[in-house]
Amino acid sequence: MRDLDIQVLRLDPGLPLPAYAHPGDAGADLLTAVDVTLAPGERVLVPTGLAVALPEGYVALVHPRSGLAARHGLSVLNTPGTVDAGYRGEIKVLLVNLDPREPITLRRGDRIAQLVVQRVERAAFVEVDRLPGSARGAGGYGSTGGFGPDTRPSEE
Ligand SMILES: O=c1ccn([C@H]2C[C@H](O)[C@@H](COP(=O)(O)OP(=O)(O)OP(=O)(O)O)O2)c(=O)[nH]1
Repeated sequence: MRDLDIQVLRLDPGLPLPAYAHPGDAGADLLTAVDVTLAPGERVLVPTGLAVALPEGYVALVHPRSGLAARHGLSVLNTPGTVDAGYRGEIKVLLVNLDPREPITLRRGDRIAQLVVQRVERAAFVEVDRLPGSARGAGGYGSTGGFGPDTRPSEE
């Protein structure tokens, strides 16, 4: 499979291009361009030093890294962040420290998030008077139960 070419402008030439850690990885690592400390509960918009020109019909999604989330409580507040194909500004990551007690210190060059590039459809929103039926219908928000059979709502 041939990789999709994406033009990248390094606003901070001291940092490397985004890269996949392993073959088959969906997300390329994003690095922080600055040193930053997040107090418990604090959010910070962190620059990555990168701007991209995505081809039309693609989006780049900013996802948290699971290891940082599990070990430190570090996440992306607006996960996944949406980088539109027409956006030419710096990619930034809205980090949040969800640990209730410990601050998190990041150094310039640390991997903070991952960028997943995907195709997207552009929708034409067509108004109708009635929607076609489906097996699910209007059921949602837990209509099929909770964690298992024991947690099903009693009214079912
Ligand atoms: O995690 C993110 C999310 C967004 N962006 C940039 C790229 C995106 O194309 C732009 C706008 O994002 P979004 O549409 O989510 O923001 P908005 O709050 O709706 O702002 P706008 O009114 O500018 O669309 O901000 C980032 O750099 N990182």
